[in-house]
Amino acid sequence: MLRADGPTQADERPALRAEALVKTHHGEGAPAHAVRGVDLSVRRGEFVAVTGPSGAGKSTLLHLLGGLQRPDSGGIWLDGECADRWSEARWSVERRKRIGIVFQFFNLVSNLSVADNVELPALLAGVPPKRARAERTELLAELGLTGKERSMPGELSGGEQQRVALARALVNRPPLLLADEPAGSLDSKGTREVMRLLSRFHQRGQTIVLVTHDARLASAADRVISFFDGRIADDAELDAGPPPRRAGTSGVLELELRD
Ligand SMILES: Nc1ncnc2c1ncn2[C@@H]1O[C@H](COP(=O)(O)OP(=O)(O)OP(=O)(O)O)[C@@H](O)[C@H]1O
Repeated sequence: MLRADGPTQADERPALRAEALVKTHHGEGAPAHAVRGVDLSVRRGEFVAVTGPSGAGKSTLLHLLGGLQRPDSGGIWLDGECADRWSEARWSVERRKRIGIVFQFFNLVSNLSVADNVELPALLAGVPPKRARAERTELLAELGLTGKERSMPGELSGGEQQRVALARALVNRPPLLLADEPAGSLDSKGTREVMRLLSRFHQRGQTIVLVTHDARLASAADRVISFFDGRIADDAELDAGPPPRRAGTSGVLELELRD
């Protein structure tokens, strides 16, 4: 694995860039102009919160950035690589390897145990089972879910399911995490745990784009984007914390899970 000792061109490329993104949903009613021309650049290791009223288009933006929906126009670059022509299959591979996604609705596999739900993306990505198990154990412990490994998703509370979904999104240590309301159904203790986990991953160099209504979660970010009516209404850097640790240049962050 490559490891950069000083700034390189690769490091300077934004982890994520979007240019003139447009997406209109055509449902039953009038077309919904969810994203109306968004330019966005997210640096490696940056933690960006996207806030805004319900219906502003935040989730749609996140879906576009993760390749779950296609823009009507505009472009997306990941680590400087243009994703416009990527097939669905290619996006799936990238989501397995370098983009962790956690949704508002947990999307856990209902007939798999908690352990299997978390390990599955690692195994699909070719991680040896022993390592997948170790990652899973550690993440579940960090999220306060030790002892729930054998439970099925339906036996967990909403908050617990949400944390399992977060563990699953993080198990491959993706350099980029896209999170849509990851603490949406958590109480304040659960929200604090998620916040701590996101902050810890951020400090280790992970790039995070977080959609949230929760001001506490947003306050953990380096930068807060206010989204309104399909556009970026405001884009503000928050007070900078300590710089994130260096990341490798191979597209895989060299994170150490233990502090
Ligand atoms: N699949 C879809 N089909 C039709 N309209 C959609 C679809 N998805 C979203 N929309 C509409 O697009 C607009 C933006 O929705 P989006 O979910 O992106 O907003 P949001 O800011 O994430 O809202 P919330 O905070 O409530 O989750 C809304 O008017 C919504 O009704």
